[in-house]
Amino acid sequence: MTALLAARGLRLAFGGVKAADGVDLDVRAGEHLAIIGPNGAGKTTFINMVTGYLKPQAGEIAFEGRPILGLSPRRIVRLGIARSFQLPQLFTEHTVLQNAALAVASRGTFWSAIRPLLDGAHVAEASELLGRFGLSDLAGRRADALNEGARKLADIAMALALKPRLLLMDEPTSGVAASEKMAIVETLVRVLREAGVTAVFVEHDMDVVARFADRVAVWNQGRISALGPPATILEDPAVQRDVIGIRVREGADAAA
Ligand SMILES: Nc1ncnc2c1ncn2[C@@H]1O[C@H](COP(=O)(O)OP(=O)(O)OP(=O)(O)O)[C@@H](O)[C@H]1O
Repeated sequence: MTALLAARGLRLAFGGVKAADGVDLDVRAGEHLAIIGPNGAGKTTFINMVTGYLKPQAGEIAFEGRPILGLSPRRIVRLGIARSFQLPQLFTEHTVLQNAALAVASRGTFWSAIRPLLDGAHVAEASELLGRFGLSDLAGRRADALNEGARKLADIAMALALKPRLLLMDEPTSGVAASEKMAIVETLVRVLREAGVTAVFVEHDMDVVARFADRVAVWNQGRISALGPPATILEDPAVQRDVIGIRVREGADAAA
């Protein structure tokens, strides 16, 4: 079976820092793949390379069997790959519904994108999309008045408005209060599964990874050091030492 996304031999160094040092990864259609690893391991760099924000110095990336390296981020979106960022990219002075309508409109031509709020079809689609994310009650609220969990969901709803087949998410739960984290992820996973969207997400919370990932890829110094189902990977002593141990220590330091 052809992988939905196939990355081969990706290399990218910033000076002496090897952010990608020979990354090979197949993402299977329909799966939810978690990327874990210590700070600076190259996780965001991978997302940036797949989405056209960074160009590797060597390697290949194919989406549905078609090479995408060197294409612009906008072109890559049009082929069916969307992303969300660690910090949500919302227009803060606009309402949640206006943000979603803008995202729906951005699928169209330049002209439809600059007058999206006049178009009832965009608003209707945006409204339906927000409903799927449980955000209908917040549709009229300004984006800067949302709590972090709702802001993250709204940001991901905007990415989904682009109708991707693959969605890459950089730390979808970072900054979300522990008490609401699982509910946010449950909503997110339900919507993605219903839409049949393949997902790759960078995640530091191992409870989220254990519960929602089909497979886990471990990043270490620009390379994938382990890849497999969560039950295997999260029990791997090297992963516990190099990745999970670091998180536990950081938590302890923060609490001290
Ligand atoms: N545009 C850039 N210019 C210079 N160095 C960069 C750039 N982007 C990333 N790096 C460096 O490359 C390395 C990998 O960074 P990256 O952001 O991919 O790590 P990460 O695994 O996502 O880390 P974190 O978990 O902290 O987000 C880091 O040392 C980082 O400082």
